[in-house]
This record gives sequence, structure tokens and C-alpha cells, in this order.
Amino acid sequence: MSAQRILVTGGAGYIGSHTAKLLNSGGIEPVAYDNLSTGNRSSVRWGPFIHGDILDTAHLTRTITQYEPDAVIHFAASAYVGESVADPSKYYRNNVGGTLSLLDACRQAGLDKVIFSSSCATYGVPAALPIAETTPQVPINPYGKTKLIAEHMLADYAAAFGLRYVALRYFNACGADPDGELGEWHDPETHLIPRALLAASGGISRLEVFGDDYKTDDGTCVRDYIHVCDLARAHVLAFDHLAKGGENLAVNLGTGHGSSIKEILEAINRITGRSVPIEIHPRRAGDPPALYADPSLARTTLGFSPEFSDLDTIVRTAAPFFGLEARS
Ligand SMILES: NC(=O)c1ccc[n+]([C@@H]2O[C@H](COP(=O)([O-])OP(=O)(O)OC[C@H]3O[C@@H](n4cnc5c(N)ncnc54)[C@H](O)[C@@H]3O)[C@@H](O)[C@H]2O)c1
Ligand SMILES: O=c1ccn([C@@H]2O[C@H](COP(=O)(O)OP(=O)(O)O[C@H]3O[C@H](CO)[C@H](O)[C@H](O)[C@H]3O)[C@@H](O)[C@H]2O)c(=O)[nH]1
Repeated sequence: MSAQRILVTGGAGYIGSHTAKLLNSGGIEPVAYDNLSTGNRSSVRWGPFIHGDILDTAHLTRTITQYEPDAVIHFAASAYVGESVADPSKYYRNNVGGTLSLLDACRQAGLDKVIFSSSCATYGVPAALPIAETTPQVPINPYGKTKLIAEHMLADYAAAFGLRYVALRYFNACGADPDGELGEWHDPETHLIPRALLAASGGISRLEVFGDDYKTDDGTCVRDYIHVCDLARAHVLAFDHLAKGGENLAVNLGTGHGSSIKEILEAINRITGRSVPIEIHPRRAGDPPALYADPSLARTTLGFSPEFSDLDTIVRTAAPFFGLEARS
């Protein structure tokens, strides 16, 4: 059998680069295809880099024809909830138009396996917790809507053209490569944990905490934080699943456990010895109070369970990128 290879759209980004590293360590060559709009060229180190846009169907088709990958993992997208409310055009173009372009390139070039980055944002404000895959998907912002439309596109292409897919609905990605080779590098950074670490290290004066009057145990929002290395491994398992002829799937990737913002700040203090200066701000528009997964379907279908997703490991791996030492 020839060596295995996977096209990784968004391979210069945060989750894409961690996944590329893991693929490479398992003997699968990742071919990163990225326009570097939010990704970093320096994060592509484990396979070829193609500078291209997913909206360019002809370029994608040529790339697939040239490299003959066994599957594509489709990370490339715009991924800021707030920005999607302010500029829905960008999100429908890049996330819906871009996914359509990719699926058509796959069809033209005869590539039939797609692993897709979906999101718990497709559920909106869930009626009940934990969130199972059967929970109605009623997104409350354009970002979540574009991810849901892409899931519908996958199902329709599967029915009409025999496409095979796994849609992975990530909860909150966080943490960094334990070897220190990759981290979460966004500019501007909007995610909670990197911003809290920036505040702890003096990179910003304080963390703005968006709301402390939610109906949660301590008043702050609760999220299901999953380590990026666990997410990366789930993609490898999803590829194995499709390669073995497994059925099409849409599964949650979370831990099943929710952590509040205050618990995150306590973990940072425990691991780094630094306290995070904070300022309480009003609630951020569109933030559900609590989101956490029922992770059982990913376990039974893909054999996936998180290994790195306890708060201490998350902070311990992320802290060095902000010049903070983790206490042993
Ligand atoms: N980070 C999270 O917590 C989270 C949660 C749920 C889902 N997701 C999804 O996971 C995927 C990866 O997220 P991330 O956090 O690594 O984001 P990221 O911004 O670090 O990575 C996205 C990558 O896609 C590239 N890209 C964007 N538009 C492109 C285009 N038109 N053509 C080619 N490349 C393009 C960017 O340059 C970047 O390298 C996204 O689809 C995102 O929606 C992320
Ligand atoms: O400076 C900050 C940043 C965030 N938060 C709060 O921390 C929590 C987590 O916020 P993030 O921005 O880190 O993450 P989100 O839950 O908003 O978004 C993440 O999960 C979404 C699904 O709900 C999408 O998939 C999205 O791509 C992904 O970043 C929220 O309550 C937010 O209000 C703050 O208080 N201050």
C-alpha cells in the first residue's frame, strides 16, 4: 500500500497545525493548504505547504489531483462568533462558499472522504445539558449557522454523490503542544485562556470577564474545555473510521465536564503562581450561560476519550507561550 497522505485545509492554524504534527508522527503525510489569513507559515513543519484559498476551486482540484490524498480534514474557516454577527457576509462566503468549493473540488478530483470541523455553536442555547448529538441544532449567530449549513451540505453530498464524512463538533479548544513546538497564536486573541494568560504575564493589563451574574454556580459562564492534542487525535481516529469503511457520523468532541471562568483563573493561579488581574464587564452578546457535551457517542463510535483535557494540563501546556513557568 502506498504511504498515506491527508490534505489539511487550515493546516497553518491552531488546531490544524497540531493535527498535522500528530498525523506525521503516525506516518501520515499532512499537506497543508492555507491562505494564511489567520494561520502562521512557521506552524507548517510536518509536510508540504500550499499557499491557496479554499474559495479557489480550480487550485484545490489541482492540489488534490497532484497529491492524491486519502482524505481531507477541513479546518479552514473564519471562526469568531462576534465578528460573524458584525460581518455575516465574510462568514457565509468563507465557511459556506469555501466548504462548497472544497466539496466540489473533491468531487472533481475523486476524493471521497472528508473530516469536518464543526462546532458546539451549532446548538445555540441548548434546552438541556449535557448536549447530546440529538439536541436540536438551533444556532444563535451566523458563525454557528454557517457550520450547520456545512453539515447539511455534507449529508446531501453523501446522499447524492457517495461522499463519506465525519463532522466533529468541537467544544472549546485550548492548551498547546506539550513539546512546546506549537501554540495558540491569534492576532488579535479573543479566546478566554490565552487572554487570561496574557493578563497573568502582564501582556495585557487585565482580563475582561464578560458577566458574573449568570445562573451558574459562581455566576460566570461554563464551557467544556478540550485540549487541542485530544482534538488532534480525534481527527486521526475519524480518518481510521472512514478508512475502515465506517458510517458517516456527526459527533461531539468534549469532556462532558463544564468549567467556569473562575475555575480557569484558579487553575492558572495554581499552576503558574500568578493571579490574573480581572475587571468584570457586562455579558458578551450571544454567550450561552453553560455549554458542555455528552461525549459518549465519540467514545462508542470512534473510541475517543480525552487524555490531556484536565485544567492543570491545559494550563501547564499553554503557559510557556506566555513566558510563564508551570510549577511542578
Ligand atoms: N478554536 C475553537 O475553540 C473551535 C471550536 C469549534 C470549532 N472550531 C473550528 O475549528 C477550525 C480551526 O479553528 P482554529 O481555532 O484552529 O482557527 P485558526 O484561525 O487558527 O485556523 C484556521 C486556518 O484556516 C485558514 N483559512 C481561513 N480561511 C481560509 C481560506 N479561505 N482559504 C485557506 N485557508 C483559510 C487560516 O489562515 C488559518 O490557518 C475552524 O473551522 C473553526 O471554526 C474551532
Ligand atoms: O476576554 C474574554 C474572553 C472570553 N470570555 C468568556 O469566556 C468564555 C469562553 O469564551 P471564548 O471566546 O474563549 O470561547 P467561546 O465559548 O465564545 O467560543 C468557542 O466556542 C464556540 C462554540 O460555542 C465556537 O466554536 C468558537 O469558535 C470557539 O472559539 C465565554 O463565556 C466568554 O464570554 C471572557 O470573559 N473574557
